[in-house]
Amino acid sequence: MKHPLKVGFLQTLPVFGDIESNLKQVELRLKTMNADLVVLPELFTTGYQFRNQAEARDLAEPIPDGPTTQALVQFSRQFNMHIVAGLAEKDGDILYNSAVLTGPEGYIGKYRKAHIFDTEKKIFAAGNLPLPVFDIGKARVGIMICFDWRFPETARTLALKGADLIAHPANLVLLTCPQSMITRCLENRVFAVTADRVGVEQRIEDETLRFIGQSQVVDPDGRVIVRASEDGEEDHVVEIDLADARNKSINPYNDLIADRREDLYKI
Ligand SMILES: NC(=O)CCCC(N)=O
Repeated sequence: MKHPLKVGFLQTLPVFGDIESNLKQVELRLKTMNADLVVLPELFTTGYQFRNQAEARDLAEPIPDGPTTQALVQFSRQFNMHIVAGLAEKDGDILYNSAVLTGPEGYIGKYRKAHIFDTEKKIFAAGNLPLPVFDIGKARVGIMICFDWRFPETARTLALKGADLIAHPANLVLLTCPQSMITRCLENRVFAVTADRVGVEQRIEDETLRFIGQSQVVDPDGRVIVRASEDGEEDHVVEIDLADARNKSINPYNDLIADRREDLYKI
């Protein structure tokens, strides 16, 4: 039985700190997309390179009452789509590098990046929420954010929790992620939608960040269905069949989940 889903990503070039403009640009592009689920990059409305925690706090927002999440709810309703997007979250005095899921029915849930990368540790607290899988009816959507990919337990946990597809907002600066996500999909037989940004940020002396783009959709056989360029603002939508992810067999004798040897996976 087929389980079709139209999934897409926006590859963006945000203007640092200009939440309103970044939201407007995304709205104009989402309007043109015929998709069930669209993934937006990490920190898509603020940009990435905060000079200090005070600057990040000024730009971070409560979830779900802040303007970015409320705008995403409105976009989901207006364009009849689910959206996963990354944003800076403020919860009292604590800042998280978070992602939200919204749909035509409104705000659905959030995730806080568990594996904080490099100098992000000066800004954000490590996430304190479970690795999430949301059932949106047509699909079971797991969420991880950027550097979470480097820890194989993340994708594996989402797959074991029943994710058909991993929505992966990112701000990639290391070249290794796009090819590595092929393995994450192969070893778990899931789809992954990585939405990255492009451009350069050099707001901190002696720290120039070049974002690698290459947003992509990868299937459970490790095939790259579509990969964006390294430097373009691009929107892509592809139709996938989630039945490919729900079938964990790779031949009549091997089932990727049933064959796991948890009795041996002990340290
Ligand atoms: N924003 C990030 O978590 C970057 C992680 C390193 C990478 N994969 O580029």
